[in-house]
Amino acid sequence: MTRIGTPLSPTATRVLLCGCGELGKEVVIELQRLGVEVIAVDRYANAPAMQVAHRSHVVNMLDGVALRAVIEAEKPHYIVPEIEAIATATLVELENEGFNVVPTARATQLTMNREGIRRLAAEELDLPTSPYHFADTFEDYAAAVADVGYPCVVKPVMSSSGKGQSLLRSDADLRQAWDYAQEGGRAGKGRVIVEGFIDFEYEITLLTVRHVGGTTFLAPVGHRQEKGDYQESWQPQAMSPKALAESQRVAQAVTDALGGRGLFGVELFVKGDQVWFSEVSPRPHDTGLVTLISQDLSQFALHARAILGLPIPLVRQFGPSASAVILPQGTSQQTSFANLGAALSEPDTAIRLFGKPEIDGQRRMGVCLARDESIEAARAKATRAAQAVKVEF
Ligand SMILES: Nc1ncnc2c1ncn2[C@@H]1O[C@H](COP(=O)(O)OP(=O)(O)OP(=O)(O)O)[C@@H](O)[C@H]1O
Ligand SMILES: NCC(=O)N[C@@H]1O[C@H](COP(=O)([O-])[O-])[C@@H](O)[C@H]1O
Ligand SMILES: [Mg+2]
Repeated sequence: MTRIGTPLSPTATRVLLCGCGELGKEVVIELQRLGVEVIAVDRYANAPAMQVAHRSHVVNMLDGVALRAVIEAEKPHYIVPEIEAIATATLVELENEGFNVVPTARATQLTMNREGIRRLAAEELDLPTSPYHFADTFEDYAAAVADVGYPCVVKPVMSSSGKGQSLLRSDADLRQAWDYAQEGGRAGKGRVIVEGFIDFEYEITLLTVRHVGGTTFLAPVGHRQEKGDYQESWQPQAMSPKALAESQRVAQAVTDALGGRGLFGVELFVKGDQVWFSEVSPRPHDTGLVTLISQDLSQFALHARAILGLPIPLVRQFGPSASAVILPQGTSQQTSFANLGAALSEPDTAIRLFGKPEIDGQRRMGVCLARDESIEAARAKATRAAQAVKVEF
């Protein structure tokens, strides 16, 4: 039975969010709507979710001692990881000491490192994945590439949003891809995964909620990535009944193995009726931003309900919808966004500006959302809106 107290009083239900980007910001807004007291933690000040939380702390979340200190001081009822780069061994210890980590500390630990989740999915659960090898040295990596064959994909075992990822087509790409993977890993130099390239027809995120009443699959989200980073997403992605059933089987197996309560983003490649597991986020997914316009309960609202043990009797999908990113390149601490009137001039459009305090290079700063009669029309409308936004540095 869920009881929610008064924020900032002794009865408060406290959630501590580790990671405060655009995804966490929407989770915080949903928790605030339910009267939860929210403490936001990230590595830099004024992060998006900090701007809507009750209070915040700037902490290096890869530093287990620092992370433990803030959690022990705040005594949250729920610890909600929002990014992968966290001292997950400390989360495991805290969970053993009685803290509640969402969905589970083991899930955050397995998904922080591509090796953990890949071995679980392919070797323990026997789910279909691309062929793969792990390598620590250039020599082992070259041998792995020779074994997997071209084209193949190399990624640091610890990275996200495509950082450090390359597609290799021939031996000529070997050195550069290795160097980029060594630079792009969030924990610095280290191990890489070499994956066989899957020549998929389309890829989806199957948003899956583990909640008090069981497991709910949302309508599949299709998406388009460039250099491993999401550009646009749409819902629902049309799929054959067999491919959908297989996707749900894979998502059920992997989310059951990770356990706990919360929303997961299960990334899958699809060709005909064939489905390959790619990876999973034990938290809301960037491509799932489309649910801010496509459903009555967004992935963020569903995460909040699942965490708090509230029921999810039905998720209503409103029809063909899309998201398109605002992904400028520049350097500024006072970015502004103009021409918003034009961006929002069409019916059934919306925008989220994340409020990130700084840009230095390319950074996702916002997203445009649209609904229409068809997926094609919704995608075109969301992209028109995103392109209309003029970013000034
Ligand atoms: N083995 C593969 N075969 C074909 N395409 C791939 C493969 N691996 C990755 N990709 C492409 O690159 C994209 C990003 O890969 P992946 O999800 O592993 O990276 P990531 O850094 O974890 O990104 P994110 O954090 O956004 O999920 C995939 O969505 C897909 O489009
Ligand atoms: N693919 C994972 C993803 O999209 N995560 C989202 O991006 C933020 C980091 O953004 P930043 O790199 O601009 O700080 C994270 O905090 C999360 O909201
Ligand atoms: Mg991914």
